[in-house]
Amino acid sequence: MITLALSKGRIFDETLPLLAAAGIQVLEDPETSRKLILPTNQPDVRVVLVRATDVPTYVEYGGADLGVTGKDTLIEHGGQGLYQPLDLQIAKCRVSVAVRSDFDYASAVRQGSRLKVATKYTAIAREFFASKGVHVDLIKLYGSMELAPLTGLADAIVDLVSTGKTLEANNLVEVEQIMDISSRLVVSQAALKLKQARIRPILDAFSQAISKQSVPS
Ligand SMILES: Nc1ncnc2c1ncn2[C@@H]1O[C@H](COP(=O)(O)OP(=O)(O)OP(=O)(O)O)[C@@H](O)[C@H]1O
Ligand SMILES: O=P(O)(O)OC[C@H]1O[C@H](OP(=O)(O)OP(=O)(O)O)[C@H](O)[C@@H]1O
Repeated sequence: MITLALSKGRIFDETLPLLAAAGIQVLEDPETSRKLILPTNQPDVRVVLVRATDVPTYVEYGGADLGVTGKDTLIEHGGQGLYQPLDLQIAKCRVSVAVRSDFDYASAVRQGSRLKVATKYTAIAREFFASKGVHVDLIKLYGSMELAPLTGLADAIVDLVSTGKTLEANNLVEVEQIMDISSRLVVSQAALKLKQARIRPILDAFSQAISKQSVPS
């Protein structure tokens, strides 16, 4: 049996066409089913639904053989025990620093002020501010990061930005782009050794589907 870990929402939705290219169709819709293990049209392939941040952990410890996870999540996890063969070019966004529109970030940095930064992405934020030589107090949050500067919890946030609409709706402005993000296919190193014959064709089909998508028509 091959087990693929996906999270509900954009990762699931955007992985479906790649699975289709590998001849795999998921037989139930996670938005209507309460099941966490979804069968596919391939009797030896199943999908397990986990929190986005748990995908690397499932694959690392053998709860799944493969998984699809954002580069952001992968960096925070550390990536140990995981082979990352493919950038799937899906769920594209960026990790950025944002502040209230009335906060003068540039001069705070120039003056060497200590910044309070709220984020779910503490590893990425720590590394980024350390590389700039900016002293920060990191405040770990698990969601609704945009609220932190509005309530005085933090001076800045490090969060994902795509269209910028969430920042705009909350009167925040993007002041630094830290890195571009897309999702990766991760494979457990153990599964790659033990189930090579079944996993390799799936990797090849994904890889072909991605290269077709990126060729301009
Ligand atoms: N607005 C967005 N546009 C494009 N990609 C995004 C966007 N937001 C998140 N992503 C990518 O999709 C991944 C999954 O995001 P999703 O919102 O489904 O889970 P989450 O709510 O961040 O995770 P968790 O449920 O574990 O807290 C992120 O890790 C990121 O790589
Ligand atoms: O720049 P934008 O296009 O507005 O996208 C950015 C938002 O997208 C993500 O949230 P999402 O909508 O996935 O909600 P959730 O992660 O809080 O569930 C992310 O946490 C940002 O808040």
